Amino acid sequence: MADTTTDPLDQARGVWSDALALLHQNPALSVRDKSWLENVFPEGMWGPTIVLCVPSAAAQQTLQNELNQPLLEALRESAEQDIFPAFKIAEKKEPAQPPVEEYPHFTPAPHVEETTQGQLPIPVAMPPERPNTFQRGQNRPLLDPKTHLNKNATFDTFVPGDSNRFARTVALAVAEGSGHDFNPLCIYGGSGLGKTHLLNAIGNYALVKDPSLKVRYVTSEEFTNEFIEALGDTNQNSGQIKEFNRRYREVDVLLIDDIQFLSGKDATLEQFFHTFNTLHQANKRIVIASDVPPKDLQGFNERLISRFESGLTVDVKPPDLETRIAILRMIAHESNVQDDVLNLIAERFTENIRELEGALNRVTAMASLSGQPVTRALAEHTLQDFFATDVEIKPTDIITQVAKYFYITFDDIVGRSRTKKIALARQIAMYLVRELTSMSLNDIGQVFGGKDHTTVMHAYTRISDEMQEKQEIYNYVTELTLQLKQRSGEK
Ligand SMILES: Nc1ncnc2c1ncn2[C@@H]1O[C@H](COP(=O)(O)OP(=O)(O)OP(=O)(O)O)[C@@H](O)[C@H]1O
Repeated sequence: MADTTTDPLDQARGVWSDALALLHQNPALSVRDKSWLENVFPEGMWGPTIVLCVPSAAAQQTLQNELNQPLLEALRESAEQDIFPAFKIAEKKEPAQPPVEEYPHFTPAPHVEETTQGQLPIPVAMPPERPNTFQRGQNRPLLDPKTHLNKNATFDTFVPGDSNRFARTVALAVAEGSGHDFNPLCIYGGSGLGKTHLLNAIGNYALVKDPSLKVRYVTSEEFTNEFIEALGDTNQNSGQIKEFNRRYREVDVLLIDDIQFLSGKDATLEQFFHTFNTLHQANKRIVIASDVPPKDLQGFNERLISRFESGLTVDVKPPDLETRIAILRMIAHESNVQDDVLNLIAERFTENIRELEGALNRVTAMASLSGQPVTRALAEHTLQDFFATDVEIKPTDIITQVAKYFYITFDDIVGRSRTKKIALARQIAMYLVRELTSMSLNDIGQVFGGKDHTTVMHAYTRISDEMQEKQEIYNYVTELTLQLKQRSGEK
């Protein structure tokens, strides 16, 4: 250790950053072990004691007990003397930090074995992907036409917590190209818990690291539709099938979302099986997201399930209160929303991060339109009616209600007319279906007469934004939501 400063914090930082790098390079530690090192940061160093802040009691126990030996060794090597850690449970003050700059982990030294196997050595220096600030809209979809990746869904905008830490860690390893043992990586969990976000983060990160990679994000529905389109009349269109195969079998990183929707689509499953095998045999990275673990996928044959299970399966769970608050804090960073408001929202919306975001959106929209500050009382008032019931609302009910509200027909909404009034009603209906049901973007597109998922996403983003600026849009959405909640409550 070259650091000669006497400032306790500087000294601790120097020792810890080297120790951390050593720990991440330690081949005896598993990825799960390394995940406990996330969000550990030094507070200071006094004599031979370094005070390390850890995010949870579980992290402290693991570091103290299971990882004590490697930790002591890494500290000794870094400081060139015996250093003893003391732990303190504390949160990091600044917004989510990217792991890339602080911890160059999962970047294996380009050792001989790997290069002799014909793999490219992985560059050690990583270009930072972190935006300067987190602000409203940072999580909004910004789709790349080539890769279909949402450029805003990165590891930097993904807040880690106990519910998703392991998934995030292995996702990062796959993105860095060091997760060779996790192929395929299957991420499963309930709606709105960050699976799509992680898939996109992997793709974005992999491309930052190596822009020459062919990365493709696709939902299983898009895969199905493209396959059916390519099939056409098989004889006449064999060129199209070739093109389809080329599109999918030549990728370096395939990210396939909502795989459960391939259930029962036998021809597409067969096609996917061959795509999977081709990529897997060529050591290309495959990441799959679904709502259930592979073994519970209905309508998938055993050979495909066993291939999925040959990699690594990880889950994402509903985030705990601290993580929910951290997510809200990140989204609301620039809007100066007080902690008591964030706490209120985080306490009320526990199962789905999309709903959490939606609630914050409603509150800030109400405040900006009424020219009031975002207070707890305002948040209470705004949220009391909207999310009071848990009744299921059908997308067709939403379309019917919106049509009635705007004095147009159901067919107008699911049709193609672009007149101003119909286009607005359609976008509001799409927004409401996205917010009040757990349907995927693709499914919503289907209900609206086979529209593309990007159209749905665009509608959702536009209405969310306009609610912040235009009183009338806010009122439409508010009134319609209340009507729908009341109607379904009466049923
Ligand atoms: N840990 C997190 N940090 C920040 N934002 C998150 C996190 N997890 C999820 N989100 C955000 O929550 C929203 C929903 O997440 P996402 O779409 O990835 O969920 P999902 O699990 O794929 O849901 P579904 O199964 O319904 O498609 C997105 O806006 C996403 O960016």
